[in-house]
Amino acid sequence: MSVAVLADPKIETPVPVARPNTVLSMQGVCKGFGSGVTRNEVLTNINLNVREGEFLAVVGFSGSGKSTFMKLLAGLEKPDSGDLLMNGQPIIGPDPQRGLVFQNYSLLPWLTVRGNIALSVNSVFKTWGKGERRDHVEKFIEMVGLAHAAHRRPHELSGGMRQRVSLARTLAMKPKILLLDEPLSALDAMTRSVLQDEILKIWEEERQTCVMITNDVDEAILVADRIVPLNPGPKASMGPAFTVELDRPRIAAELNHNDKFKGLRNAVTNYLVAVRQKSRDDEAAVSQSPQIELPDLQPRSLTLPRKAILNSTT
Ligand SMILES: Nc1ncnc2c1ncn2[C@@H]1O[C@H](COP(=O)(O)OP(=O)(O)OP(=O)(O)O)[C@@H](O)[C@H]1O
Repeated sequence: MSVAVLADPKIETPVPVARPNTVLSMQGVCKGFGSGVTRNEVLTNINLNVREGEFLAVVGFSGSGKSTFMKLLAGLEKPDSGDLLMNGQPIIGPDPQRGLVFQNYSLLPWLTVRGNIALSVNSVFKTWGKGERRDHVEKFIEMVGLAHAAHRRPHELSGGMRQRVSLARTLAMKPKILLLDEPLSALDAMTRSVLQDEILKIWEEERQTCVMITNDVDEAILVADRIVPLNPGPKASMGPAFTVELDRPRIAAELNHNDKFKGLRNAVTNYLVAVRQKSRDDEAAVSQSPQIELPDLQPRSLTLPRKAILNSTT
């Protein structure tokens, strides 16, 4: 596939040195699973600084290690080597300051929309009065447009509604950093576009630092200040960062006619297509090179009776 680059988007190489306003920092981070011959090196030498208030999108192909990357940031996985810091302090486990929204909503099935959100609010804001907590829960139910469904349980909701509850539940905990792991990937195009607008609106109001994983380049350009590709694994590494120089607020329908948008989309897509091709070529080269020498054996006919095979001398 060849795609013309219409504009010349600014490309910057990842800077391994943390800047003063860096809130999240990964320096030389490596992560793999298993041991011995079954060892799978997933991420290699990941260097990334996320600035305060920045919306960063990480794009990559399926299986490249995006969720592993996000679990490291969330503190759900530990790096094998390298430094993983939040405000200069090592990330050693999950923390309500880093709120994670998964692609599968993980709501408690026996609680209503209100109950699911209240559970998180009550666990984080223990010192608040009952009324204050209740108002806070209602504010976030309203924010994601679910006031009419606040009494329903997850099985009575559509996929898009469940995803909203999941988003509201995380936002209501007021995390300093919002980690979104493909939060919209399971949704249809219409619902996805509505929720993209909602995430953007909330982010523009709150200006939390936000890291979002997505496999959709258009979505990344719509929401992000910077886009960082995750090169295909195994041993996935970070590609060069693409700065999104588009004014906000951004309207998805208008962006399609914007030359800067089209140029950036082509540049990111071209990059991803090129690294995937290289990865496939590398894989093919490895599989073509003879690694195992097979013994020189003659096959025996299985049509012979069993006894004949056993007595055969050839
Ligand atoms: N806990 C684990 N134990 C062993 N292997 C794992 C574990 N978690 C992830 N992996 C492996 O790491 C690789 C990357 O997985 P990961 O889920 O991070 O990719 P991804 O880019 O998020 O994929 P997708 O887009 O399909 O969700 C895969 O080969 C997966 O099998």
